[in-house]
Amino acid sequence: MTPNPTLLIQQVQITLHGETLLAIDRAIAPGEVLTVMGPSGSGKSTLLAYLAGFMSPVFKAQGQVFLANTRLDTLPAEKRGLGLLFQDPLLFPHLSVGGNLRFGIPQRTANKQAQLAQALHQVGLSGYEDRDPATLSGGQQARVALMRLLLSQPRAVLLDEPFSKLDTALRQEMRTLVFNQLRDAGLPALLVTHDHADTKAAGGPVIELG
Ligand SMILES: Nc1ncnc2c1ncn2[C@@H]1O[C@H](COP(=O)(O)OP(=O)(O)OP(=O)(O)O)[C@@H](O)[C@H]1O
Repeated sequence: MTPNPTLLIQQVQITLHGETLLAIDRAIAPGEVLTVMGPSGSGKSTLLAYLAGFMSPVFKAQGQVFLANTRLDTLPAEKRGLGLLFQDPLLFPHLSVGGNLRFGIPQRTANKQAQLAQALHQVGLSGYEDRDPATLSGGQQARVALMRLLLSQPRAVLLDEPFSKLDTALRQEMRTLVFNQLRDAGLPALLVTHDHADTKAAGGPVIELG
């Protein structure tokens, strides 16, 4: 198996109307979560959009991003191999839980059904395969979104305030689940958040923008 790559953000500088919005030069090791904090408007969402490949053309970027030997910043979004987790689970409403999970599994994968069953079991949702996502609680939907992300076999993960819409009790449970899963999968991850409890749970280095 190919070893997991480091996500290398090399001397990246993003400007808006000729002014520097942010500058970042960091390596994120496999299994590490780099947390990015900063006030509103400091460029957190822009940084995620830049890494994911859908930054608005009003911004200009310099620098390079690598995953192992692959240069990412020149690839189209769908070829970057990144997994994204947002505030909302963004499950497909017209697909069952199983359909949502199957959507994440690459074509080439053998034993898709076994992987799906294992994913559901891992997050305590065995028996939920045929359920309509709208009939699940917010926490259950968040767990399906996490497993869909992991089943898609990303090479690195971007997290945009993924716990902010969950209620307090559930939030801590999801933090533990998400960060344990990312660590076990050995994926480099970048987390954008306003919440210091997220940062603490992520357990990795922190940078402040702005
Ligand atoms: N499409 C756009 N066109 C012009 N300016 C934009 C655009 N999108 C964002 N901006 C500006 O770029 C700056 C950075 O915005 P960004 O959304 O990245 O900040 P943020 O740190 O994610 O903020 P928040 O915490 O409020 O989500 C802000 O000044 C914002 O007004």
